[in-house]
Amino acid sequence: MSKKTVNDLSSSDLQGKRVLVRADFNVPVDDQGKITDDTRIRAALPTIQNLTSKGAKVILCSHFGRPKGADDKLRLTPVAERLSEVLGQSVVKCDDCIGDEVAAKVSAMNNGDVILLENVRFYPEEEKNDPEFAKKLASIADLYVNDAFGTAHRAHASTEGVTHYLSPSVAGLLVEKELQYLQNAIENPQRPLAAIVGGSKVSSKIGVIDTLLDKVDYLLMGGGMIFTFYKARGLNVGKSLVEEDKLELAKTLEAKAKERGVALLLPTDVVVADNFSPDANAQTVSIENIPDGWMGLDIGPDSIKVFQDALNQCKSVIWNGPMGVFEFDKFAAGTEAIARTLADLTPKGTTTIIGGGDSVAAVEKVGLASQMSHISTGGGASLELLEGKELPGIAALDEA
Ligand SMILES: Nc1ncnc2c1ncn2[C@@H]1O[C@H](COP(=O)(O)OP(=O)(O)OP(=O)(O)O)[C@@H](O)[C@H]1O
Ligand SMILES: O=C(O)[C@H](O)COP(=O)(O)O
Repeated sequence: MSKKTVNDLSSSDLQGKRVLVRADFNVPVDDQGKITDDTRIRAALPTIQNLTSKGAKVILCSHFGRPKGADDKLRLTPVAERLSEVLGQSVVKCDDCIGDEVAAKVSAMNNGDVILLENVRFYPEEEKNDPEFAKKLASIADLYVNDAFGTAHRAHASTEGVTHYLSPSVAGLLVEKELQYLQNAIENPQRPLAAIVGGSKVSSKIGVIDTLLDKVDYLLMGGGMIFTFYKARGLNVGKSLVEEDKLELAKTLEAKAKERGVALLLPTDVVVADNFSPDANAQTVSIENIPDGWMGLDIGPDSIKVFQDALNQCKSVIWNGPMGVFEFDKFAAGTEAIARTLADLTPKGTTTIIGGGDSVAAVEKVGLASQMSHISTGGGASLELLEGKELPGIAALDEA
C-alpha cells in the first residue's frame, strides 16, 4: 500500500499523543439493540492495541446507522461495552463527539487509555463533510488514523475532512489488510482468477461486473440478476426478478465476456418457487423451462456442479453476493454449496475472498467464515474498490 500506516509511527511519535481513530462500528443489532455480530469491533483491535502499546491516547469515533439527528436508539453505548470486553480494558464512552464534555474527558486521559465518542452522524455536518465540524472533531487530537474500511467510500467529516487538520493522517491495520487482500486479488492475482457475483440487482453490480470482465478468467453469476440475462436471451423467466431497463446491458456484458475471453458461467438450472416465501412450493427446472407464474430463487444442482468444477481450477476467488434467497432454507443450497466449495479450496492454497455485505452474512450463517482467506468488513467499500474506484477515506491519507 502506498499510504502511511500506524506501523510507520514509532513509540516516540505516539507517546502521550492524542490519536483520533475512525473505526467502523456500524454493527448489526437486534430489536432490543443487542449486538448480533461483533466482527467489526474485533477487527479494530489490532490498531487500537498497536497505538496503546506505543503509549498513545486513543480517541475512537464511528457512525452507527443512518440517524436523522441525535437518536437514543443509535448511541454507541453497547459498542463501548463490547469493546471493553474484547479489549480487556475499560473504554470510556462520551455522550457527544464534540464539545466541552469530550474535551474534559480527553484531557483526563492517561497514556494507553481508550475513549469512544458518540455517533458522529448525530450531526448532519458529518455526512456533508462540513469543514467547521471536521475542525472541531480534529481539535481534540494530535494525529489521525483511519481504520474504518467499511466507510472508506464515504467522503465524510470523520473519514476525509479531519485529514485536512491533523498530521500525520495514516491508515490503520484493518484498512491495510483489506487493501492488501482486495487490491492484490484484482491487480496481482494468482491465476486462474474467478469472480462470483450474485445478489438481487444487476443495476447495483454493473460497475463491478464490467471491471471484473477485464481482470478475471471466470465470471460465475447467480442470484436474482441472472434472470435479466435470460430474458435478454429471449427465455421465459416467469415471475423472476427482472430489470427491464437492463436487458440491453445484459446482452452487452455477455458480448464483452466473449470478446475478452472470459468464461462467463450462468446457471443452466434453477430452483423456482410459486411465491416469495420460506414455505413456497419449490421445484428444480432447466432455465428453458421456467413455468409461467413461478420465480427463480436459487441456482440448481447441475449449475452448482459446473460452478464447483470451475472453482476447483482456480487459484484465486472473489465472491460478492449470494446465489439465491439464502435467508429462506429452501433456497439456500446454492449459496451454501459455494461457501463449502470455497472453504475446501482455502487449505489447498486458493485465496478465497468474500466481499462484504450479504455474502458475508451467508458464509457466517453456515459457520464457514473462519475458513476463508479474507472476509471483508466492507460491503459498499469492497464493491467500489473492486470496481476500481478511488476510496476518498483512503485517498486523503498521507503517502508512504
Ligand atoms: N433469485 C433471487 N431473487 C430475488 N432475490 C434474490 C435472489 N437471489 C438472491 N436474492 C437476494 O439478494 C439479496 C442480496 O442482494 P444484493 O444485490 O443486495 O447483494 P449485496 O447485499 O450487494 O451483496 P453483497 O452485500 O454481498 O455485495 C439477498 O437478500 C438475497 O435474498
Ligand atoms: O455498513 C456499511 O456499509 C458502512 O458502515 C457504511 O454505512 P453507510 O452505507 O450508512 O454509509
